[in-house]
Amino acid sequence: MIRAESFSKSYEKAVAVDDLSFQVNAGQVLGLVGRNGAGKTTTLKSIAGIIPLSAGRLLVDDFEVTADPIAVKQRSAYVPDDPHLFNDLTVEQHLLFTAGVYGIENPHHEIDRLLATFELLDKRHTAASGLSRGMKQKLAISCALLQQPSALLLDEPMTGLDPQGIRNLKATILEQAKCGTAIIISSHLLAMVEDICSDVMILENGKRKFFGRIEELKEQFAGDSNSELRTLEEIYFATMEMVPESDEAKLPKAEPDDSECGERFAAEK
Ligand SMILES: Nc1ncnc2c1ncn2[C@@H]1O[C@H](COP(=O)(O)OP(=O)(O)OP(=O)(O)O)[C@@H](O)[C@H]1O
Repeated sequence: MIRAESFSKSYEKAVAVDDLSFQVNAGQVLGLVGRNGAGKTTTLKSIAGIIPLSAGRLLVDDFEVTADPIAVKQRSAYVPDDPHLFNDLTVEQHLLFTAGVYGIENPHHEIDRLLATFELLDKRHTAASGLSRGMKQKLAISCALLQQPSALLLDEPMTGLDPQGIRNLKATILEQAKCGTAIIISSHLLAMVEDICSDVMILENGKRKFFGRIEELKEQFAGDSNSELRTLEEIYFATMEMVPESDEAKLPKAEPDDSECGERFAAEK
């Protein structure tokens, strides 16, 4: 279980996350979405205890991150969008090192399973410096899963993965949730969020714009005049009001033939 109670985080003078509260229960998969700079990475790093919070409380399995940082770190796994690996360690050494740090007994079977799932079996003895971008991502995710965390925090996890890797990761996330892990995935890929997340939180300027079941969000929109809005992507743009009406009025409303394209087309004819 992951819980945020009036959580805020400021960097020097800028407020990155402002009075955020939410809970992700065991087995739930929360999609964390919002514009660049909305506060998604800050939220994930704060839950994992990587950066200190400014106010409020963040808990993993009832352990509070400021009061009990080690207990929280033992129970949570954070995978950043730019994996930090040890260049000189091989794929297998990364996994064995992770198993040692987190006290995972007899990890060999699970390591083999993860290497097979993420198509890294033939890279077992390759140093991290010799892996492609996507392979590094797969290795970082494998290390996180090997920890058997209660809270799995994935920041843009599909970045760099090939189609098979994406399919395997989606299946793995759903399996992990079934086993009782509380999962948060920060992503801009709304179709993927819609596909595998049970819940969604839309952040804007560090504040919660929506938090709840994806089905609830859809019902909410289907119930009003915007009944055309069917997908999470359509609902997201409607929610975010990407072009406020006042700005829309300022946009040039050229007739097709007056437009630059129209002129060029006419000249070419
Ligand atoms: N180390 C830092 N020092 C100062 N400000 C920071 C730092 N990290 C993030 N910020 C600021 O905090 C805010 C939230 O950033 P954050 O990285 O959490 O956003 P995000 O939603 O993850 O964005 P993106 O979608 O681009 O990854 C932004 O305004 C950003 O400029």
